[in-house]
Amino acid sequence: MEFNYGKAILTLVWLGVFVHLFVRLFHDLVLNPKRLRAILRKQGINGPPSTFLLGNIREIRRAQSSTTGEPVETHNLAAFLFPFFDEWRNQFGQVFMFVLGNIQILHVNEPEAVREITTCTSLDLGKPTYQYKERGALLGQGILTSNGSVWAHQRKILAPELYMDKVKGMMGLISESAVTLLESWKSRIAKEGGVASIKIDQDMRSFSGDVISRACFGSNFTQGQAIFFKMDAAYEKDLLQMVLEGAKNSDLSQEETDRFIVDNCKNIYLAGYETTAVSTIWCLMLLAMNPDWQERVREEVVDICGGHNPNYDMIRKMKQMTMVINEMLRLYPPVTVVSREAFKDMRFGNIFVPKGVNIWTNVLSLHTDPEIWGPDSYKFNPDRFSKGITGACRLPHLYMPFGVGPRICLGQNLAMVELKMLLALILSKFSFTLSPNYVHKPALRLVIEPEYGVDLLYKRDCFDYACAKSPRLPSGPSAVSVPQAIVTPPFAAVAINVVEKGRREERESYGRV
Ligand code: HEM
Repeated sequence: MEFNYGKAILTLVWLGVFVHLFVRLFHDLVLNPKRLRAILRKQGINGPPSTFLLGNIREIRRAQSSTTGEPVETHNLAAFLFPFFDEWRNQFGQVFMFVLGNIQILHVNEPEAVREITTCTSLDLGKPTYQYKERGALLGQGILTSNGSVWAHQRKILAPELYMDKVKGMMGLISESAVTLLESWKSRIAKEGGVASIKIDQDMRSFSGDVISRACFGSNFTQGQAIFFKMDAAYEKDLLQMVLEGAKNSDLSQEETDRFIVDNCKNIYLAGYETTAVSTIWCLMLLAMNPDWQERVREEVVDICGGHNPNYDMIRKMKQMTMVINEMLRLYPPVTVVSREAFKDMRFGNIFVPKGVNIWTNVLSLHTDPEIWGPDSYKFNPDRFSKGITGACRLPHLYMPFGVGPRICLGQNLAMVELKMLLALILSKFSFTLSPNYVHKPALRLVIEPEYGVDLLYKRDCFDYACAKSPRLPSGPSAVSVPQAIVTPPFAAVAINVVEKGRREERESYGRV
């Protein structure tokens, strides 16, 4: 019988590949996790026992499903959405470890360590690799999930476009989008005889999507779509154009340039769309639940605006409004956990974090901890912010709805202006209460959102001077609805469609931490 060398070599190659894969898997799934846990345990950091492959996923699911049946009575969302964290914190303290699959996570809510982690500027601490792996198809290599010099380059290009000076220039667009929405509610209320029950969720999402696509990607629409090819034009640049220039000025191939542009449009849209939409939804729900605060903020708006659409100076003066928004962001922060990964061995205070460990700071429980906020920490009480954030709690650096440090939210100015503008216009035109259909059940998806939506009963009232004289808003051409397909330039439109589709799929499949 002749020896078949070809077959033997092939078998050896396959055997080599198999052994290599086996060793790699054994290292990733067994040896490395064990080593990381041993290093943490040596420092006195403990956590629940975990199982092979799943880690603590089963316990988390079990704890979550045991709380999902009942509507929530209070604003203590941490106990409802993260019951397992409460249990582990009671058992192991503010710093403990747990495992998701083979990802080793260090939960850190100890105030000094949180300060060091959130303000760490080293590029060796970044967004967890699993986020890029999970959401790569949706987000590509944009600013949200990228790290190192790629992230730094994107941040440098994008950040100045969302400074307050630029946001001031977006106010006209924001009020146009708000007025369009209010006009549609006005006709609904008229049609339904003076009071209409409106499920606000979709409307808030349309508003937020409209603002972001127009404010960030469409301010040059009037100059025509030629902006995509005329990079050196002298007119005012918008964020999309800065992304285009950023791509052009870096050493990228044509394919990489296209990817850079589309990825960053998707990232900005995703980061700003859902977060702002749910913030307006929760604000309106809280104002409907607390008619005294609805009245207080309305009085302030009417006093300051005197019947005009708010401008920047007016918005800046709205103190009661700011207090309500701060309190909403404390109790219902859209981003519940700030997560990082150590890309090399690092130290934060007394904690040594080995390379590969993920660090989670649990924003939701920091925002409601009675030790930090006092005995009424689960109550809606905007008055606590009457002397600003520093006056509201013992450790102000632990209030972080927009994150802290080098990766702090780029869009916080835009988000605050958007929220204030929309709320001010709604409050000056309508009064509203919770509909009897409303069930209070916050759910954790990409952000915290109301499981069954928010139904409000709206009544059109004329609270402002202009309204008393004329039933129309004093707003020139702004009431004209501008279809999104027209105002959104092609690159952004592609990005938005991809994000919308991905978001729908993710919302359907979500139900986990
Ligand atoms: C109420 C609304 C919003 C909330 C609560 C919010 C919250 C956050 C938080 C907590 C982070 C930091 C996450 C971390 O440290 O890991 C973040 C990052 C970011 N946000 Fe927002 N955001 C909001 C609106 C917006 C808007 C309107 C935009 C854009 C127009 C935006 C763009 C971004 C971007 C680009 C980042 C990534 C920054 C980086 O990694 O360097 N956000 N946001």
